[in-house]
Amino acid sequence: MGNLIPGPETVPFFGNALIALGKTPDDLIQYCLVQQAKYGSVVRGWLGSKLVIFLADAQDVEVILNSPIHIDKAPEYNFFKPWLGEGLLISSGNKWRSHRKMIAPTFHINILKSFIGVFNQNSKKVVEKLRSEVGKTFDVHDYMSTATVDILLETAMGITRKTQNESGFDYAMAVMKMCDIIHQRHYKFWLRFDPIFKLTSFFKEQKRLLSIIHGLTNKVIKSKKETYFENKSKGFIPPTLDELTSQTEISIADKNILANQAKTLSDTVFKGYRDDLDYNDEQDVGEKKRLAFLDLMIESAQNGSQQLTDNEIKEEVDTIMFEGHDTTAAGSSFVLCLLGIYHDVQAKVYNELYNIFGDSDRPVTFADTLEMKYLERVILETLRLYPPVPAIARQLNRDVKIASKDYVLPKGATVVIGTYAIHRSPKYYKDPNTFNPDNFLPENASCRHYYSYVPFSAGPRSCVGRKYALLKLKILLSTILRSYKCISDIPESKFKLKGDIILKRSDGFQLRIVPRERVPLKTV
Ligand code: HEM
Repeated sequence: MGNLIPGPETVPFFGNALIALGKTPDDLIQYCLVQQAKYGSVVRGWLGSKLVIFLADAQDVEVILNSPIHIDKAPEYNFFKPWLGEGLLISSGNKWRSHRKMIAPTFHINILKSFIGVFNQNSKKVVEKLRSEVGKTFDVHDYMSTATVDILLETAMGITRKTQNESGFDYAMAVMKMCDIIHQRHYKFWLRFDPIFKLTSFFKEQKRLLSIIHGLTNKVIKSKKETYFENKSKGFIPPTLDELTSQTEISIADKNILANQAKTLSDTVFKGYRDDLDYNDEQDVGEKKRLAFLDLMIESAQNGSQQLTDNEIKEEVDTIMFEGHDTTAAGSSFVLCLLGIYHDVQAKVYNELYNIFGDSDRPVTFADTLEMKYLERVILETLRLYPPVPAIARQLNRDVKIASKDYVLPKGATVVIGTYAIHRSPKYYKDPNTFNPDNFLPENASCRHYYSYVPFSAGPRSCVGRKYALLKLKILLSTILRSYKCISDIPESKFKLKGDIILKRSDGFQLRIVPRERVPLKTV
């Protein structure tokens, strides 16, 4: 069945596996795109006897992602196990289902509103830190990854800044290097075998990196548990959402915006995903007690019906820390670099911000984020051209007939959803390689197939952090752009993309900034 699907020529025993020899991850991305152009939106490859099928048609992507059946991750995700264990990203079956049901509501829109104060404070901190870079060329990703780690620690993990005694920088760097090792294991077939991998220097390096990564997450859980037991001994009950929101600087106006009124452009773009995030939001708070992520994990371990083990908490903390920071660090860095190239787009973003804030330095409210319509289009367009997760993979547990062509994908195959390729397909986007935020004008977005835009995946296993990410990105980016003008001397055509687990630039995210004069700008 696999051989009925078109794909590059194979050699005996190895299939197409030898293609990886001597190629860097950057070469491989290019190679895959060329094969996709040559063979179409359904392409097969053989890694020895293992069949891998690449999909880049929205109709086929919907068949896989929207199904409650094809939700198991491909065996390639097992390389994450020493790091993430059986956390939400990797787990399957009942474990995945019950943990998803528990974790997704911890990103309810009303919980997110309670994070706005922290998003603001950390964004201001970035603006302060960036002051030392004025006039120089520097890698903005370093700042974005430290900020996104700090923000996660303070929001989802509920670790106050006083308790955070070191920067997230070492953690973020270790994550980046870990992803590189895992990615090399994906395409260098000899590294797939544990006995061979363990003989290489990669294994030793992996051990060192995991001690940094797990060092931070263990510390986070320990500190949170200590607080929990200390509070419990004093008879302190974890705060309800109402208490949580009243402790933070959430404005009355923000409090009064109900979940179902808080519709943004993205909510329309992602409406067709049919995932649980909108459903959760529509179950409005009332008197219901809602807890942020780690509070809920610890509370459930002590009192919940599920009795989470310490190891399960650790797996989920490692998963959220990874998924929640590296993706948004890459996304925000791409936005700033693109705005540094397209000055007219940057001017439009700034004018929108000027209309909302004037020349004031006040923090962003939730209501303000609903007004940032152009910035939102810029973010969505950036995630189209540079999706932080450029591909995702599922394991087929039964044969699947796809929609675009007359092929049956056989049980046992790995299906790779080529997000990067779909997002740049001329079938869905006019001038697909051109940065054009108007691709997300409601009238343009509404004519496209929902699954032609899947930066957060879609369906039952979509990203639980989608709304968190978009809200955080708006606050972080708007705060930076109100203070600095961004300039990038490297045009998009010279970006060297690194086809890693998380899409980055191997040439770094080089940027220059100049302090902004807070006056409206002329646009074309
Ligand atoms: C721009 C930012 C982000 C992007 C582009 C993104 C993208 C994705 C994608 C494509 C997946 C599916 C991965 C797969 O199937 O292999 C995913 C899953 C996931 N994401 Fe995100 N993500 C972002 C931010 C976040 C944030 C901020 C969090 C948490 C705070 C988060 C937590 C998760 C989790 C836990 C999963 C696994 C969900 C499951 O399998 O049920 N992500 N994300």
